[in-house]
Amino acid sequence: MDELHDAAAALAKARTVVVFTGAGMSAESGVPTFRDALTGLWARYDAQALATPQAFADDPDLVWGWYEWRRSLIERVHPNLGHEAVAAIEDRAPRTVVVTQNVDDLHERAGSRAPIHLHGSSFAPRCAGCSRPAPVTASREPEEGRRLAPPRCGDCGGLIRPGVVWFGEALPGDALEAAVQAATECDVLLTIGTSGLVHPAAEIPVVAARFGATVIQVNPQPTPLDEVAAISLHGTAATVLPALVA
Ligand SMILES: CC(C)NC(=O)[C@H](Cc1c[nH]c2ccccc12)NC(=O)[C@H](CCCC/N=C(/NCCC(=O)O)S[C@H]1O[C@H](COP(=O)(O)OP(=O)(O)OC[C@H]2O[C@@H](n3cnc4c(N)ncnc43)[C@H](O)[C@@H]2O)[C@@H](O)[C@H]1O)NC(=O)OCc1ccccc1
Ligand SMILES: [Zn+2]
Repeated sequence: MDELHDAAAALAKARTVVVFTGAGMSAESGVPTFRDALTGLWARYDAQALATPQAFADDPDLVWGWYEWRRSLIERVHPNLGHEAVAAIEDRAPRTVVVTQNVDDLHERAGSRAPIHLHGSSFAPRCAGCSRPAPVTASREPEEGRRLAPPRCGDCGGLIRPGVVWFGEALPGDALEAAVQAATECDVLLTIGTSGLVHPAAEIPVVAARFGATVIQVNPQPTPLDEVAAISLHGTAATVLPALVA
């Protein structure tokens, strides 16, 4: 497949690389994606009923229980060969910035230095009232779909919420700014395992292309990002990425 060869050549000579990842990056580790037909979280749960401030206001135990179930799942799985290849790219290219939409910590566990989490993390709970960071307690491994009362804030008594960005909430300004900055400066942007449907994150590869970067997509399926990808490698993260850095 000469596309793989062309992609490897572009990556090898790049000075600044952005690696932009979505749920597909962690799929082969056993973390469900969102939109995949049967296995995707949104195929089994209603995003509006679980990943919005209104959902948490209406039923905090349902939402907290769901995020604690997802956190316990993440704690039980491991980074895959794709995550390890991303960490290898960081060691090779003079400057690499990892930008992820994922709330898991698999990039960090694979050795990535400081991935930018555009949509927050499952390991950064805070008070919904005063925003004071809350301690990350050992997960009580709730069964799937079970309600769990959120802990209370030690300062104001408010409910503790997951440290993720819900639909309708603004992304962390510093993270978004750093991601856009890196996209305007990179030679190569790798977009891996994202459907490119959630905004403003999905604009990052578009910005990179607009500033002249070579966009390389890794995804078994076509996505709207096909438009800006110079090379689309139709395979999985854990199979294509090791071949790309071999
Ligand atoms: C759904 C979409 C239409 N809606 C949005 O984008 C909304 C609204 C919106 C804003 N601007 C717009 C412009 C146009 C249209 C809509 C909007 N955006 C927002 O609400 C954002 C916030 C969005 C963030 C939401 N939070 C998440 N996550 C954290 C929580 C949680 O995780 O529970 S989004 C969540 O879903 C997204 C899922 O997308 P993907 O990661 O791409 O995953 P998906 O399952 O879709 O696809 C997986 C892909 O992988 C591939 N794949 C599968 N297996 C593999 C494999 N093995 N290897 C490789 N690839 C693989 C598949 O083929 C597939 O293509 C991720 O971003 C993930 O983080 N906030 C905001 O706009 O605030 C305003 C504002 C501004 C200022 C002040 C106040 C308010
Ligand atoms: Zn508080």
